[in-house]
Amino acid sequence: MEEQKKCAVKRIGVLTSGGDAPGMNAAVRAVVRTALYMGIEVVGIRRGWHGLINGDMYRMTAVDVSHIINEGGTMLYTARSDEFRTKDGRKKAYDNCKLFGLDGIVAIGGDGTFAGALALSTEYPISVVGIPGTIDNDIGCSHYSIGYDTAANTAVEAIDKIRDTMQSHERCSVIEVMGHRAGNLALYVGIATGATAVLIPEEPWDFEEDVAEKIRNARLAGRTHFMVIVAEGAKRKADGTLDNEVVGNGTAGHQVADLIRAELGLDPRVTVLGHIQRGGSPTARDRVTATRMGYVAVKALAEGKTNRVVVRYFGEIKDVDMVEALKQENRLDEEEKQVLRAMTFSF
Ligand SMILES: Nc1ncnc2c1ncn2[C@@H]1O[C@H](COP(=O)(O)OP(=O)(O)O)[C@@H](O)[C@H]1O
Ligand SMILES: O=P(O)(O)OC[C@H]1O[C@](O)(COP(=O)(O)O)[C@@H](O)[C@@H]1O
Ligand SMILES: [Mg+2]
Repeated sequence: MEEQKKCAVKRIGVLTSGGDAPGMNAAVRAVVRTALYMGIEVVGIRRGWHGLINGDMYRMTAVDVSHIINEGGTMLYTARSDEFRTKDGRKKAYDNCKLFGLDGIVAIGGDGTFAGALALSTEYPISVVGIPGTIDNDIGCSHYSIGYDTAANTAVEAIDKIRDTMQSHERCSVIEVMGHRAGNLALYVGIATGATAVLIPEEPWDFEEDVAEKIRNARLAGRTHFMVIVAEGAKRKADGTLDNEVVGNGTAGHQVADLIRAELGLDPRVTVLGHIQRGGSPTARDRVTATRMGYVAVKALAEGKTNRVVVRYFGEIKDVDMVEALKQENRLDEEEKQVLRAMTFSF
């Protein structure tokens, strides 16, 4: 078979890095199975770049990846490595690439993971391919990143439950979803749950315009429960300037709730969905996307390519240049923004 022809690439490594995302396991599985299918050996690198620096690696077989397509998290563990940001750290990592005989690495993670891969391949002769895996869906070069669909569905399921009790008690609810720098998840989940208002990091919010007015109008239209979705990195606009104070660890939602209490006299309940959004069995969409991306990543390495990122471009899964890919900033879906504006407008 054409794809199984002998190629110069004999052994590749695979790692997961940055925040974990449901579907990472499916991607690891696809990398391993595709490589073995093509006659390439696979080395699993534990704990992302940290594991490459420390030689925390082992040869993987098809058995290692059986029964993981349905599992959340990552069987390879994940980590954030400050040492890899240094030249010394990357030198140690490359020494291990040589020791373990790696011709290439598939790095599954976010933009930081890709920046690390590019730094390594720029300094040393090692091929790298990235696969987008983050629940934030904030990889500018790709229309989709693994884990987003599962995280969104987890959030929607939880928010629907919160709505039941809010509706019964005629209460206001503030729900904080993940996204320290990206509002993609909040926007999407806001549309799916019929939120009263949605606050995102990209657009600093004004209490009167973005929250109070929407709740007030909803009340005037007869509604007695309100659902405000806040991305964890959403910041308040202060006197026309930005409030630069970093809002994280659950404080964004509480900040909004405090204002609702003080200004509107309601008694809001805050729910921080937190890491629950990162866990759970991946949806069919995440499993299939991860599998297709893993396949394309190994194929790219087998064809002798380097510095590539596997992306979803509309319906297509393909590999693109990593340098160009990293230049592309995350964008929010303009149409989703317009739709949300229409849906949260009160008549
Ligand atoms: N500019 C960089 N140079 C080298 N390594 C980097 C760089 N940026 C990120 N990394 C490595 O990638 C890891 C994951 O990046 P991070 O931004 O935390 O997550 P994500 O990949 O999900 O965006 C970091 O802990 C670091 O080891
Ligand atoms: O795992 P931690 O350190 O709690 O990180 C939380 C952050 O990780 C994410 O889930 C994913 O972010 P990254 O892609 O940058 O890793 C964010 O939504 C969230 O703000
Ligand atoms: Mg990131």
